[in-house]
Amino acid sequence: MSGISEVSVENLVVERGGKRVIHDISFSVAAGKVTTLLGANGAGKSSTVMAMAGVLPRGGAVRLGDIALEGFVPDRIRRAGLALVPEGHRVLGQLSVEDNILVAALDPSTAARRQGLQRAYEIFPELAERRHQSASDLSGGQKQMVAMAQAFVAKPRFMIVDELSLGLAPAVVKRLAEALKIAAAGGIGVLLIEQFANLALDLADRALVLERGRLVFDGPAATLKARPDILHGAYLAS
Ligand SMILES: Nc1ncnc2c1ncn2[C@@H]1O[C@H](COP(=O)(O)OP(=O)(O)OP(=O)(O)O)[C@@H](O)[C@H]1O
Repeated sequence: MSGISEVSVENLVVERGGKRVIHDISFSVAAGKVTTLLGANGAGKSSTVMAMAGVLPRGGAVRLGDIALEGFVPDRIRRAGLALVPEGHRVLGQLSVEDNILVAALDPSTAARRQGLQRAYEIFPELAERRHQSASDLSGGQKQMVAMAQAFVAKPRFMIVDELSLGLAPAVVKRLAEALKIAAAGGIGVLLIEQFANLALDLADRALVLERGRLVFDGPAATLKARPDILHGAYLAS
C-alpha cells in the first residue's frame, strides 16, 4: 500500500468542559496491524481518537508517517489517510446504501467511485444486495457495515473504529471483526475501541490501556491477555 508505517501520537492532551481528560499520552499505531485501545467507561478512549481525527481540539502532536497533522480539519485528516468510524453507526437515513457509501468517496471520478464501491461490496456482500435500499431500513449491524464501508471507500492508510460491537448481535460482530482483519492484512493500520476486551485482544496484535486519561499499558495483545490483573485494575479504577 503506502510507505507510511505508523501513526504516532506524542504527548497528547485533551480538555473537555474545562477539565483535562487526556494527560500527556504517547503511542503509535502500526500499518498492517490491529491495535486495540481499552479502558473503562470515561477513561478517555473516544476523546483520544476524536482528537486524533481532528474532531476535538488537542495539545501534542499526531503524525501520519512524516506528515504532522497540525491544525488540520477532520476532512483534511481523512484525505491524508486517517479515517474515523465514529461511535454509534450513524448513516444518512434518507439516502440509499450505495449513496451513503459514495458520499464518503474522496475521488469523484467515475472509475474511482466504481472501484470504491466494488471494494466495499467485496468486504460486505450483504450491502451489495441492499444497495438501493434506504439506509434507514437497515439493521444496526448493517448500518455499522455502511459506516465502515464509508471509511474503506476513502482508501485509508489508517482506520479508527470507535466501538465496533456496541449493541450488535454476536454473529454480525464476527463479520465486522473479519472485515478489520482483511483491512489489516491489506496493509491498513487499525485502531480499535471495543467494549468486549476478549474479542478485541483476540483480534489485535497490540493493546493500549487507558486509565483516567493516562496510558497504563502499551504492549503485545498476547501479553495483556496473559495479565488480566492489568485490565481488571484499569476497569476497576473508573
Ligand atoms: N461532551 C463532553 N463534555 C465534557 N466532558 C466530556 C464530554 N464527553 C466526555 N466527557 C468526559 O471526558 C472523559 C473521557 O470520556 P470519553 O468519552 O473519552 O471516555 P471513553 O473511554 O470513550 O468512555 P465511553 O466508553 O463511556 O465512551 C470523561 O470524564 C467524560 O465524562
